[in-house]
Amino acid sequence: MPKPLTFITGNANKLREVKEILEQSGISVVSQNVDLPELQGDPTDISVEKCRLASEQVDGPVITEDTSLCYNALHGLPGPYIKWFLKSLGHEGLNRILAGYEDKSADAMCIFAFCPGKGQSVVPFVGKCPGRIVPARGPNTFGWDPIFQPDGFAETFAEMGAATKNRISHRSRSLGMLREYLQSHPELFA
Ligand SMILES: O=P(O)(O)OP(=O)(O)OP(=O)(O)OC[C@H]1O[C@@H](n2cnc3c(O)ncnc32)[C@H](O)[C@@H]1O
Ligand SMILES: [Mg+2]
Repeated sequence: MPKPLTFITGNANKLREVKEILEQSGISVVSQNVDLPELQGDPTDISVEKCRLASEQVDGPVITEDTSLCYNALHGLPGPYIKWFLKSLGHEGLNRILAGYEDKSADAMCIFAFCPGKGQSVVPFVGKCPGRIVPARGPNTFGWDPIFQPDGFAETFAEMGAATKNRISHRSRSLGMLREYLQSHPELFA
């Protein structure tokens, strides 16, 4: 049996989706809530540094995750700052900041980062789901799900079932890459 991966997050919804997705492939996940500082700047740099800090606090292989919502009209912003934009502006404000732009398209982006142990290098996995920002529809359960409608679907993330979201989401794409990496490097968490 491989060791469980420790997922450092304070977000219960993220943890639920990660367990739903990874446990299908027999990878077990335990979680720990360590409040880690998050750098500012490029989303991949933020993720790698966050995971490095996490690896110093946990014994064994660790994963962290960062989610960004990148508006194309705003050249990728709010991006990694979406948590604070959502908190301050709400769903309505997140629509209103696009009022001056025709282009409502956005990428949901998730970056898992994996570190096999203290002092070892961190590997990031970038998963994207293209879509657009719409007025809120569906249950207000998880973050900005009600205002994100993925391309090719008539429903927002909040309106679609968990199974559909998990099949196409930014998070499942990033986790797919992480899973392949772990399966081809079993020695890293054996
Ligand atoms: O402890 P960590 O893992 O950092 O959890 P967090 O809640 O601080 O999360 P982030 O720093 O990645 O900030 C991302 C923001 O986007 C929200 N979010 C993340 N994934 C989402 C998803 O799949 N759908 C909707 N909202 C999401 C989340 O609730 C935050 O407000
Ligand atoms: Mg966070």
